[in-house]
Amino acid sequence: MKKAVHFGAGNIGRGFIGLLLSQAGYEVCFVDVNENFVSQLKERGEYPVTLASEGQETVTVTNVTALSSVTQADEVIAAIAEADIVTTAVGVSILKHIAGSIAKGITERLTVSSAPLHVIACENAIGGSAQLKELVYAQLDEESRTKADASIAFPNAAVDRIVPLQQHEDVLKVVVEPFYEWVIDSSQMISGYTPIGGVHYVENLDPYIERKLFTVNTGHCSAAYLGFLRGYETIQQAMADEQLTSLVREVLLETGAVLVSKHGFDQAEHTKYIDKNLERFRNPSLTDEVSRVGRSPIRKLSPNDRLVSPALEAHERGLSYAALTRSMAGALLFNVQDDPEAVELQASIADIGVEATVTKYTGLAADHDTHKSVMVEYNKLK
Ligand SMILES: NC(=O)C1=CN([C@@H]2O[C@H](COP(=O)(O)OP(=O)(O)OC[C@H]3O[C@@H](n4cnc5c(N)ncnc54)[C@H](O)[C@@H]3O)[C@@H](O)[C@H]2O)C=CC1
Ligand SMILES: O=P(O)(O)OC[C@H]1O[C@](O)(CO)[C@@H](O)[C@@H]1O
Repeated sequence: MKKAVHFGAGNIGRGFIGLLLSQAGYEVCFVDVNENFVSQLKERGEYPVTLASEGQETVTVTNVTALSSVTQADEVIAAIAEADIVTTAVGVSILKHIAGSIAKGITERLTVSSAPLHVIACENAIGGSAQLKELVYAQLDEESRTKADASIAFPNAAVDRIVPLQQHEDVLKVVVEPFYEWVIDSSQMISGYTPIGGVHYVENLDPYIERKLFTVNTGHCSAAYLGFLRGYETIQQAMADEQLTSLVREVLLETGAVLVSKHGFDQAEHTKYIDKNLERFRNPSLTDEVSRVGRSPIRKLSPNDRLVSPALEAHERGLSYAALTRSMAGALLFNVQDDPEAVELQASIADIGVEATVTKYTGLAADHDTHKSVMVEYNKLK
């Protein structure tokens, strides 16, 4: 049986990537720091995934096992050495913590095999696999790098499935929305690969990852930040608020204008894509916490993420970005006590003020029009 090693047995790991890999015939070896997930996955060898729709159908993901990132480092290295694919869903900021074991696994693999290996970061980030490759290569010696160039590929990917925080008796159970989209850059794959069922392989990933990140993620975090300010706990409550929904739509019309101008998407098609995603956010069969969707506001305010990047693209194209800066202002007011990045952001505002904090985390200079717009929106929301 083909072997997959997947880092991150969390919501996306179990609810999406692990499910598709298992259904494609792989034995899936999860690697996680969460000992509860690891022991249960190893012991049971399977877990349930329930689709959040009327039918509430449940599938059982089989042929799974797990290793602990913490106590089984050597076994993880050995698993990578004999893997047919390595995937991750740990959070883009966590990639630096797993790069070492992937580098060691690749080094060991290259001494015994020249079989091709795809390493695919399934994270909400532009160029996630390229970022992982850089982190891994930095830990390979010259000889291994040369060998890796011939048989190890790091194709970028876009992953989309809303998987909220889970609270079930069974810690392995995951409730997910029916929709999913996993797009992989086929131009970065090693020829002769066996496609994974359910995955879209596209020659140029950029339009897809930007359309997804600047529509699904931008809209979602906007709903979370505006919802937080109105005291809503869940996205479902926020999206039931007509006025809030129209503000979220305004943001997606701005990113839509950028995507149509930059990638040539058909306007009518894109409007349908926007409406479909607003429906996905509403999904009454899910309970999606505002705190999850808005989590890590520093990451979400960073220059290449879902708010600043499209706003700068809009600015360059002479397109509107006021609603995007309103969402950035919302992130600056996302004062969630158990979110370390939210705490750091509030501390920065208290320490160096809002203007300097905006520049510090978004990279927008105080004299840049977008920075000024953030301040206007911040003072309005405050
Ligand atoms: N939840 C969602 O709706 C979606 C999430 N994503 C992306 O998927 C990635 C994972 O997100 P979620 O599954 O929601 O998060 P999660 O928190 O449910 O899962 C992350 C998992 O990584 C594990 N982990 C942390 N450090 C680790 C390490 N050093 N080694 C091994 N495992 C480690 C955690 O224990 C956790 O089980 C993120 O990049 C996220 O942006 C993408 C699309 C949808
Ligand atoms: O995982 P992140 O980037 O913190 O944000 C969660 C995002 O993942 C999503 O499923 C969209 O990919 C939504 O849940 C949300 O926009």
